[in-house]
Amino acid sequence: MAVRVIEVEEFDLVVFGASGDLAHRKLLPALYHRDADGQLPANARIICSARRDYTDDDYRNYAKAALKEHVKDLDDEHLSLFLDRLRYVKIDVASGEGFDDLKTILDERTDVVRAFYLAVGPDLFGTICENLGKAGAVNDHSRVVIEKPIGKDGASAKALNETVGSVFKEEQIFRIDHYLGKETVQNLMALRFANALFEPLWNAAHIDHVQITVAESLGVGGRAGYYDTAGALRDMIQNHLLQLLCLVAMEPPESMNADSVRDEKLKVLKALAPIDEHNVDKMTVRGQYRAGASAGGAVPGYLDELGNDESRTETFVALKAEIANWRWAGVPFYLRTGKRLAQRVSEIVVQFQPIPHSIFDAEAGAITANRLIIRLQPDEGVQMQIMIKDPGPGGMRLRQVPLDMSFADAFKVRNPDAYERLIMDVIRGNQTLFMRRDEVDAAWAWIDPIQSAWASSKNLPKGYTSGTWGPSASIALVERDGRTWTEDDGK
Ligand SMILES: NC(=O)C1=CN([C@@H]2O[C@H](COP(=O)(O)OP(=O)(O)OC[C@H]3O[C@@H](n4cnc5c(N)ncnc54)[C@H](OP(=O)(O)O)[C@@H]3O)[C@@H](O)[C@H]2O)C=CC1
Ligand SMILES: O=C1O[C@H](COP(=O)(O)O)[C@@H](O)[C@H](O)[C@H]1O
Repeated sequence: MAVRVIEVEEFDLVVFGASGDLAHRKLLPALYHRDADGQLPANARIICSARRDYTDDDYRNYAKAALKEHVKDLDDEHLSLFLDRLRYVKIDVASGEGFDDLKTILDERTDVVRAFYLAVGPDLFGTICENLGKAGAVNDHSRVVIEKPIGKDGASAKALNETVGSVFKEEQIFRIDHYLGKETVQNLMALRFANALFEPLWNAAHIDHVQITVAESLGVGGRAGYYDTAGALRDMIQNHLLQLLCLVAMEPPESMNADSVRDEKLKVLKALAPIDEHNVDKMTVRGQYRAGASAGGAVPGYLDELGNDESRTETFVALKAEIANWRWAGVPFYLRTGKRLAQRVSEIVVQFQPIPHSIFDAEAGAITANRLIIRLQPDEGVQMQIMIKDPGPGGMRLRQVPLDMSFADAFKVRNPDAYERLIMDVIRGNQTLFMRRDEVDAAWAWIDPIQSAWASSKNLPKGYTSGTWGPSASIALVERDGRTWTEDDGK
């Protein structure tokens, strides 16, 4: 099946932090793929910057190595066309040195989209914006992309948003949450709003509970320094998992227009029932991985990797969120994320209510309630679990089977990485899949009391062995409600 490509207008994309991990693993490969698929206009330029003393050619060699490592089907002809688009400018954003050189390059053309991607540590976001403003590099065609984390709490997010907002207008600011660019996440909206089937059932009368799991098998690796200041609640729940929760729980927006979608997500965030020092122990579980084993052999614990025995930073969180509105009253949303878990898997499970009455006798066997599983990664797809009769003349015996739709089988095309879609949306000026400032504020308003309740609690994160599903208290969190995490119920 051919991939549909929507051409974007001419642009200059400036990548700050172009020698970092994100640029290496995600941004350069995403831009290469968009170019190879014919989406980039002939004169699109990608201006890369960092502190190191590179020439254009040095950076092209660096980018070539990154692409060789991270792109499977690299094509030599496309590669050399792509590398020709790259320029390099040395900038120390902290001292401000180099912004004039950048401005000189940008001023070669002033009528094209001018996007600044801030792939640097969050402490530099404000400084870069201020320096861009001072250098006169921001014009009406400009956009800025801010990576997460946006602050470490509500107050710091507000301060950052104010600094960025003093240089860029809200419609020029793209707060990226790469989960929103994942194909299956966008498919969640298609599933809900392009099918008549689900909407009548999408409420507390028919749904028992929802589980959202983002499990990683890797540890913190080279990002331990950043991670220890964040932890799983700030790193994953505040943004990715809450955004997924919003997409599951929001009312149908009036259209796919950015503000219509974001207005509905905001209402969900505001309706989240508070978790604070009064209920934090009942509603949340935090853990920290200990030494264990993975497929590759023995792995160290978090504290060993960090080189600090004192850290209380959580590498795992499970929590029970409640949405206080008519649609979702009494329907728990169990959220769970962690590092060094048993498996890398991200999925949303919508567990429907059991049937109200069975007409079958005991011989037919147990009737399992329907379940919709939206698998984000790996093996993207959607599965509906339903009951059918076992084939054959053996009487009425019931069995649960999956109605399965695997994207890899259904569409024989490469599944684009989230960053491909999101970077192109920035150039197109489409903010639908980006967070608005009030969403970020509302998410922090819910997260901050959890964080401070943990900080003042005597309880430490519970240790869990690497390669497991987290502390046993996470199992207890759902079992107390008579439920189980999907991988534990053998269905
Ligand atoms: N890596 C990931 O998977 C993800 C990262 N993010 C976010 O993306 C951002 C970048 O992360 P990541 O790539 O991992 O970080 P890295 O530490 O790997 O890279 C940081 C980059 O910033 C540059 N840099 C540092 N200080 C300066 C300075 N004073 N002036 C100019 N450039 C500077 C470094 O270049 P040099 O030292 O050569 O100057 C390097 O290119 C962060 O905000 C992170 O939270 C978000 C989601 C996932
Ligand atoms: O934003 C982040 O996401 C990654 C997980 O992203 P995925 O697309 O690989 O699922 C996580 O590892 C990282 O800690 C976090 O900052």
